[in-house]
Amino acid sequence: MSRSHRGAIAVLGTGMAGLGDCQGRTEQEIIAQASHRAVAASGLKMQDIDGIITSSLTSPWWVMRMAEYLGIRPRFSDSTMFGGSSFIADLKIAAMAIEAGQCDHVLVCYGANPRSAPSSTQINQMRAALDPQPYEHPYKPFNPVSSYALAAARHMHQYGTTRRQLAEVAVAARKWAQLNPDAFLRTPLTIDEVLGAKMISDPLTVRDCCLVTDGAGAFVVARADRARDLHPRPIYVLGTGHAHWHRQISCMPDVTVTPAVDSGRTAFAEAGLTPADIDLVELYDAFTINPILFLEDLGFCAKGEGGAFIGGGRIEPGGDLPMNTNGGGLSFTHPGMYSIFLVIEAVAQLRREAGERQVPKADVALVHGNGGVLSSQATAILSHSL
Ligand SMILES: CC(=O)SCCNC(=O)CCNC(=O)[C@H](O)C(C)(C)COP(=O)(O)OP(=O)(O)OC[C@H]1O[C@@H](n2cnc3c(N)ncnc32)[C@H](O)[C@@H]1OP(=O)(O)O
Repeated sequence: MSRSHRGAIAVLGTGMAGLGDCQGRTEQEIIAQASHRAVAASGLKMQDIDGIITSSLTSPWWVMRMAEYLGIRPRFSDSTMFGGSSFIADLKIAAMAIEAGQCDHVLVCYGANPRSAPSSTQINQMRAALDPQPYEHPYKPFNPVSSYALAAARHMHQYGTTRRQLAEVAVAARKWAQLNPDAFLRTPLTIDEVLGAKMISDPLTVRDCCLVTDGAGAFVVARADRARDLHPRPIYVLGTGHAHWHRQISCMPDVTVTPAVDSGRTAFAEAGLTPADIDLVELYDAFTINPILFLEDLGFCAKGEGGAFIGGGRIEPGGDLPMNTNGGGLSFTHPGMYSIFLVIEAVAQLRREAGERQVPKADVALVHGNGGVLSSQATAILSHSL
């Protein structure tokens, strides 16, 4: 029987920096800026940080570099790499470390500058740095896009999902982005524009794919029972779950069913909640097929019904299930790995600090991160109340 961490930790301050194009600044600099903002917003000083969790697509030494750069001597550090889901999976790691008495204040931070880095092809360098994928490499796929395109094509074949339904995810994200002054792309977007955009990997056009931008994010977590002494509105972590079943898409048992089935079940069980209790969702939208798969696998609708479920404006501003309320990886920002921004946006919504895009009922939020090629899935349920 595993020990529950329900409500054990709370998110205090959050910070972002270098969103979009951070020309002239390194990734280390923008991560440090986001971290200083998060620590200050937590009512702490950088020297109070005794735990750090971070990882990078470009350097295995990242946690040591960042701790050195921030001038801290952590008692607890972790840099486990789960790809894009890492910073939601990190909530469980932080809860375990804090509950075990290893540290009191954990800084989780990430950033990258693939857009403005001197080498404009940093994203391709990231691709090249990925571990070898022996069953796929000989066919020279354009990964990760091609892997997600395979999942989308299979979902369309098996369940009748349409390209218009995929496009609805991108259009909804853009409607949210139009309400977010920090979003990278804010011009209006139509279904036809998504369908008519440059094809990248059939059936995904460039508008079905997340952005390649700069950006950094950070948040601080602490023991829930001390959180109110530090921050007037701590956001409690009610449940977390993490699962991975495969690394490369050719080893995924069924490309329409993701390990979110397991991560979601674990997170909901720990929180003692069901999808009906969730007011808003922040789901890692690396590609438009992702949220459709995740809504199904997390239990918001039946397998195969995700395309219809997101229709009728349900996930848009004013809809029943607000989704990716900052504009998501499709329109807000996406510096290589994205899940840190899912947590930051959920916290803003739960604190009613989301400005024009604030959703009316924001008591319980679900955040869901995705890493690799639907490989690593991490779910967390957050609330302003225990
Ligand atoms: C868990 C996760 O987060 S997975 C997601 C990780 N993030 C990503 O995969 C980013 C996804 N988005 C992208 O890669 C980009 O936005 C793209 C490729 C979809 C479009 O980018 P654009 O800048 O509009 O297109 P552009 O035509 O300039 O291509 C950019 C690069 O991709 C290459 N490329 C684009 N399409 C293809 C293709 N179909 N096949 C092979 N290479 C391609 C181009 O050759 C170019 O390479 P270069 O930088 O070495 O010259």
